[in-house]
Formats: sequence, structure tokens, C-alpha cells
Amino acid sequence: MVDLTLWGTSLTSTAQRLLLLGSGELGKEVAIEAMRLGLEIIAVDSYANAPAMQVAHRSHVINMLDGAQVRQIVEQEKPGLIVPEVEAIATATLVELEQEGWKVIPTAKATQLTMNREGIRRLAAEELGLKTSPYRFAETEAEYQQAIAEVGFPCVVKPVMSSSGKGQSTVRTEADVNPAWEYAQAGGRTKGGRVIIEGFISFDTEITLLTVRSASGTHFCPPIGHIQVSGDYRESWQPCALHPQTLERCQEIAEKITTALGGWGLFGVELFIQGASDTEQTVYFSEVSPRPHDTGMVTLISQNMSEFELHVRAITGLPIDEITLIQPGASAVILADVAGDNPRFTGISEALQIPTSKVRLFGKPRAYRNRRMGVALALGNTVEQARERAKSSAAAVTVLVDNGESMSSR
Ligand SMILES: Nc1ncnc2c1ncn2[C@@H]1O[C@H](COP(=O)(O)OP(=O)(O)OP(=O)(O)O)[C@@H](O)[C@H]1O
Ligand SMILES: NCC(=O)N[C@@H]1O[C@H](COP(=O)([O-])[O-])[C@@H](O)[C@H]1O
Ligand SMILES: [Mg+2]
Repeated sequence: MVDLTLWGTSLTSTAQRLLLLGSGELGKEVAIEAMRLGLEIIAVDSYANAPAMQVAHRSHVINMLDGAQVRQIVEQEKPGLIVPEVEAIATATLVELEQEGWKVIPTAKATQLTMNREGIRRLAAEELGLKTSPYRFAETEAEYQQAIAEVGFPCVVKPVMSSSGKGQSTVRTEADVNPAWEYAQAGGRTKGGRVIIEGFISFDTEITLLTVRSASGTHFCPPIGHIQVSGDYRESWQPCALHPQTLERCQEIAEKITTALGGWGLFGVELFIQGASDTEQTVYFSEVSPRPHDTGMVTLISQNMSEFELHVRAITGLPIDEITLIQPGASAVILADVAGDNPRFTGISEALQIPTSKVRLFGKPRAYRNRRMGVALALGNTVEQARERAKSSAAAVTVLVDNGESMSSR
């Protein structure tokens, strides 16, 4: 635990250590915020020089799906806070570590339930009665065929352990059925195994409602709208227009699911919205991240406190005062279109000629097709203006790699 009455200093005997399990772009910003408050940061991931490792005091490369390796690092580093950052961690070991007195953010149960789509879906739909898409789970190809027949076309197939759309496909016709199974088997964060088959929801908008559980109570950020392609985010903006009663409904759902998960920290509650914002809309719960959300990177520019600052404040037991929107804001991703080492970027100065724009490059040491390498952020007088600016800024950047191939980032 972090001792609020005796705040320590990094790299001294009083240090409060934060162990990041996962060191991508989201962890990098968490590390920066935690370091600003004087915490000692240890970044862990499955590969060297991951983004958060580059701004941490120390780092370790381990297989985070191997419980023994996770335990060894925890016992070696003795962190006050264990902060999961990615959807590929041995969560059973986190449960054991929590029972032994280590502090897991937000709770070991929350990381276990959300790391597996089955856990969170059953909690939301079957225990809490939240409206979700219809769904089935399948372990074998025969069960899969049966589930597809029951859910019907169109449906969405995903490995139960995956994120950022890995292994996900939409099945519209019979011809898509087998490729979707194969892709799910190959594409999850852990190879092979169980899949979820979800009925396709034809939503008008999808949002992330960032929800913070902290010493000063539960706080909501203004809703973030976003666009996803192949299950991965491309653009996000804040605020997203919703009917006032819809917003209330979204907050109720977020309150329910985050209360059930428990602990302190920021959560990204993903919701599908059907209908136009001039009447009350229908809200479906999709899933929740018990940590900062990729679509929430827009808050680096649009809010008085970013989702990363909010997470660090919440997990260390500090209060959150008012969360305010500075101005309508937007983010657009910078993707690689080619695989290779030693990525470099052209067009940064063009990108920054766009008014209000900022570019964040994550420092991932290797590019591959559709890997998110950076993000462009912008403000506007309206959401539309902010989105146009962020998209133009991102589109100006091109990712080049060692093999000499180059393609536009978008
Ligand atoms: N049942 C569904 N109906 C319609 N669209 C869906 C459905 N499930 C997923 N999608 C689309 O795919 C996107 C990604 O799905 P989901 O959030 O479940 O995947 P993920 O791999 O966990 O992604 P992330 O890690 O980025 O949150 C959703 O944001 C939505 O755009
Ligand atoms: N939707 C979840 C998400 O955005 N997670 C973020 O992406 C990183 C993995 O990136 P990589 O796949 O490029 O290594 C994770 O470490 C996390 O920061
Ligand atoms: Mg999602």
C-alpha cells in the first residue's frame, strides 16, 4: 500500500514502488504521472524497451502469462502497488498474491474477471442484469458451429482472452464461419482455446465512459465517442453528444459494473448506443477495462486531468477534485502499415502545423502492420473541428522501417 501520511521518495529507503505489468503506451503515461508524484516505477513486459520501460526506474522482461515469473518479480521488487496494464497476465497468481497481502489494482478479482471475456460478460449480464448483446461461448469447433446457429448472422467472434481486436471478426455469411474460427484460434493474446460469439449490435454511436473510483468517491468523465476498425480504435473524441437521460443511464451502468469489480482506479466502461441524441437512447454494456483506456488518450489534451493522472491519484488513495473538459478534443491513431525494426517517422513537422495539434510517439522498437505507434491529439471549437484536426495531423505522419518499405500511417 502507499502510505499517505509518509509519502516516500523514489530510489531511497522510503520509496513507494509501483510495478506495471504491461508497458505499452498506456503504461507509459501512467509511469510518467506516477513519477511526477515521486513514486518508483518498475516496468514489466514480454519484450525489451517497451514504451513504459523507457520512462521507468527499472524494467524486467518476463512472460507475464507465467505465474511463477510474475511472482518472482513481485517478491524481488516488493511493490506497494501492482498495476496490471495489458490483457495477458497470469491473473490466478495475482489472486494468490493479493491473498498474501500484496495490493493489486483495482482488485485481483477485477483483473481476473475482465481479462477473460466470459468472466465479465457473465457478471454483467447474468449477475447484474445489464443489457448486452446475445452471446454464447465455445471451446470446440462443434460447439462453435452450434453457437453460430443459435446466435445467427451477423455475429462477432472473439477469443475470450484478447484485446485491441486481435483475433476478432464479424461473421455475416456461411463463408465467414470457418475463417473466423481459424482467426480467433491464431489471434488471441494466448493462442488457441475458447471464443465468444456475440450477436451484432447495430449501434449508432459507441462510447467509453471513464469512471474513477477513488477516496473521494466515484467520478465520471464526459463521455468519449470513438470509431473502431477491425475491433481496434482509430479515432476518439470528447464530449460525445448523448441525450441527458441516456447519459444518466450510462452512468448508472458504469456505477454498477465498477462497484461489482471494486477497488480504486480508473475504469473504461465501453457502451453501445442506439438511437439519435434528441430522444432517449438504448444503451448496451459491451466490456470494461479496469485501467486507462486507449480511446481515453484524448484526455491528454481535452481534460484538466488526463485519465492517467486520474488513475494514479485514485490508486494511491489521493482525492480527485473536479474533472473538467477544457475544450472539445479528439485523438487519431498513427498506425504502421509495414513490419520492421528501428521505426522512424516522417511528416512530424507537417503534423504539428495543424492548429492545437500534439503528436505522441510511443517508442515501440518494432513496427508491424496496424500496430499503433503513436497518436495525434487536437482541440477545436467543436468536436467536428477537433476530429478533423486530429485526423489531418495523424495522416501527415508516415512510419518507415529498416527494410525500406514505407506506407501512409492511415
Ligand atoms: N457485439 C458487437 N456488435 C457490434 N460491434 C461489436 C460487437 N462487439 C465488438 N464490436 C466492435 O468491435 C470493437 C472491439 O470489440 P471489443 O471491445 O470487444 O474488443 P477488444 O479486443 O476488447 O478491444 P479493446 O481492447 O480495444 O477494447 C467494439 O468497440 C465495437 O466497435
Ligand atoms: N486496447 C488495449 C490497448 O490499447 N492496450 C495498450 O496497447 C499496448 C499493447 O500494444 P502492442 O500490441 O502494440 O504491443 C498495451 O500495453 C496497452 O498500453
Ligand atoms: Mg473494447
